[in-house]
Amino acid sequence: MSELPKKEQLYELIRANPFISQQELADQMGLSRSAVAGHIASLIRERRLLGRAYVLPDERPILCIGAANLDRKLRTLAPLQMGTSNPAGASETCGGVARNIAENLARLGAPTALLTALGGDAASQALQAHAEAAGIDMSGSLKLHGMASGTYTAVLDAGGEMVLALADMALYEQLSPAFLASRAPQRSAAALVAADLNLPLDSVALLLAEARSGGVPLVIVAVSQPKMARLPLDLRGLQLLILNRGELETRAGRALPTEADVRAACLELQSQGVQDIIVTCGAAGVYHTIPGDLHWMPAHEVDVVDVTGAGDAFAAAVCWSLAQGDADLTQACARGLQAAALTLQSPHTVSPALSADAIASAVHHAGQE
Ligand SMILES: Nc1ncnc2c1ncn2[C@@H]1O[C@H](COP(=O)(O)OP(=O)(O)O)[C@@H](O)[C@H]1O
Ligand SMILES: O=c1[nH]cc([C@@H]2O[C@H](COP(=O)(O)O)[C@@H](O)[C@H]2O)c(=O)[nH]1
Repeated sequence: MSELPKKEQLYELIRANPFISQQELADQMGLSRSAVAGHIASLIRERRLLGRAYVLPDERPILCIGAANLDRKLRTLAPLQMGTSNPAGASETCGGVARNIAENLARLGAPTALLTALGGDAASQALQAHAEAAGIDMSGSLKLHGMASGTYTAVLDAGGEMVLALADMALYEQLSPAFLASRAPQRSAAALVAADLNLPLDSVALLLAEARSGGVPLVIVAVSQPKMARLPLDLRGLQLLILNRGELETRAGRALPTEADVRAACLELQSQGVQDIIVTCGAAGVYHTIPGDLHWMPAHEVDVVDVTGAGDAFAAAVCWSLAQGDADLTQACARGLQAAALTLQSPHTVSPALSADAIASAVHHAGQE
């Protein structure tokens, strides 16, 4: 009689984390390991479980950890006037840095998983359905039924320039070290972890500590200048930090107007433990570190339709390149610049034109500049 609820609880735990061990299930449910084994055998007989989630090395996913937001854009129809009601056009899309990266990776054909927090509202359901339709494994994500999804609301003026944006992302405080610990098996099965700085500081510190002790390679992608406060001081263990110039200035605590200033700031960060850094500089291009120095790569010249998501497409293509075992950062940035250019020419946050073939056509001029 009492067996059914326990079995269902166990099933939900396995659905949330297909990599969970029998011992972890036993500990979390207060059952003996043999009782857990019995329930699992019964679920397998019922074909509700098809086997354990072991994966072969070449199928290891890239795991993105961070935000999946509902993005709202409001664009005024005439020059913006403060302190009054402005006629505007509104649009809504799926966003969030980690989610955007995951969708780009899925379009590139990489096995991709996303660890995020979703609420119980219609927006959360839409975010989950959209991600699953793109082929992103959402099974490890946290469901918080009483909460609303994260939202990002940007006000653009009539020319399309962002006037201000508001980030309501309290939900991601729940992506705590304890939550990440509960997803340790899924994380350790990944080819690469790409985490955004929507995560709480302690959670970022946990990912760094694990990467430091020989875990999965870790890439951190910055989100905004205020959220640079979530990047720990100790960066040992971090393979790559991707951030824009303004975010680097926030970390350095000073303006960085010249290349020499950017180089000095990158060397400081490397002395704090990060192996490599990519500094994106908008329409101009990107710097990436090489031993003791920086390498500059200009951005593609394109007719910009919408800048949203260009930085995330860049980061995704870089992670994709690294996860294929190609450690060449110049090559990774060439792929990133190509992905960003495709995104800029699309009104969508993630360009439908993105594919592995579209990136493969990116030529890299390493050593010729
Ligand atoms: N106006 C633009 N023209 C050409 N490329 C751009 C433009 N804006 C962004 N990019 C591309 O997108 C990348 C990321 O943009 P950037 O503004 O530096 O970061 P973020 O959007 O993450 O703040 C750049 O490195 C560049 O390749
Ligand atoms: O604090 C945050 N602000 C903004 C984002 C996300 O960043 C993307 C916009 O980035 P950009 O305009 O820089 O491309 C949006 O999808 C938005 O949801 C985020 O994850 N966290």
